[in-house]
Amino acid sequence: MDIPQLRAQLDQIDRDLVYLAAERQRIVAEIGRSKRGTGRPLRDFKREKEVLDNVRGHAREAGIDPELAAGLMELLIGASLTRQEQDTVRALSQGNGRRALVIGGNGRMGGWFARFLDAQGFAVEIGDPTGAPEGFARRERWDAGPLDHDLIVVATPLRPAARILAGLASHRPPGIVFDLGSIKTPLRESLQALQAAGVRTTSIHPMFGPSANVLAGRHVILIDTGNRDALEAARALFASTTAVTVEMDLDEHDQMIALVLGLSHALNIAFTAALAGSGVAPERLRAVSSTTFGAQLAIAEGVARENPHLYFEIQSLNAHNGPALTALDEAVHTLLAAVRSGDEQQFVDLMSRGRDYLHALPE
Ligand SMILES: O=C(O)C(=O)C[C@]1(C(=O)O)C=C[C@@H](O)C=C1
Repeated sequence: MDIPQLRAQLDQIDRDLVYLAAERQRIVAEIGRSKRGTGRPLRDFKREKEVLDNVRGHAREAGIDPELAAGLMELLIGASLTRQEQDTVRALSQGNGRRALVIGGNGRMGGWFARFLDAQGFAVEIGDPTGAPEGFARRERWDAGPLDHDLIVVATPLRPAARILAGLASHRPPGIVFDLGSIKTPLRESLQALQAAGVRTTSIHPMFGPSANVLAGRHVILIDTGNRDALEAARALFASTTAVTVEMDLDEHDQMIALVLGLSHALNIAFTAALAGSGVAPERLRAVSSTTFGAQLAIAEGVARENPHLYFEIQSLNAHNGPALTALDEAVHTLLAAVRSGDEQQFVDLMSRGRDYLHALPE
């Protein structure tokens, strides 16, 4: 057989694969409907493991790499979760005609939240001087009209968010109010003012970016600012998704975020800056990429694409960032000192400290 004939065979196989994937998606949607009917959670980790183990077994029988089969299945399971979650959010339609105002809804995360609420049946209005995502009603100023919505979400950068939350405290809206800020300390006073004004207030932090279309394995932090009903109402918005909600107080949030966002961003920003200063073109580096470098570069590329102003806020407005960045600075200096002085033991100790720390974590 010549190459065109072989390629024609491949074309047929690829078509079959796509149709089989579509058939799988159809069955998955049916499973999703059934789970909704019986109140079972969408995600079933045990079943996912079974599916992956099964295909690894088939791959071994068929003489192909089990990880190729497992990789394909992981993509398909991801697509299943997206499909089931989107169907469920629509079907359970939390909104039922309730109204929401998303202040800063023309921003990337604000737009994500507006669409998320819209999918749940909320009538969403955007309060944003810069515009609104297509199809949404908009007011230019957030306070240029009644504030009688069931839900008001503040999705602006942190400094305006503190001002707007304080402004909302003086308007005393009847609905539930929460922000989506990445750092909470700068919002503390305004959140307290809302609480003192009797506004049903909470504060949340979705631990994902605006490109997330499936919330499987994602976390949403909920912060109790003194009103359990408001917190539970915010939690209920995620009940039809596969996101996991985690509760903590305001201080703990910022302490954790100093490590989870602050430290990991700083490391990646420094990594990319060091590469940029190396004089070696990225294509050249990609061409000799190792496993670690490839994985690290993929993360650094994601960080480099993010909004630098938001990332500056995450670094500069969190009072807890100092110790995390100092520890990073010290670790780099220890590493440098060990390498420059040829002190192997110091280097080994540094690595061992990290390994012992990670291994002490529960599985
Ligand atoms: O078997 C199920 O319960 C499904 O919903 C299907 C499926 C899959 O794609 O195989 C998807 C999500 C679950 O977490 C487990 C498995």
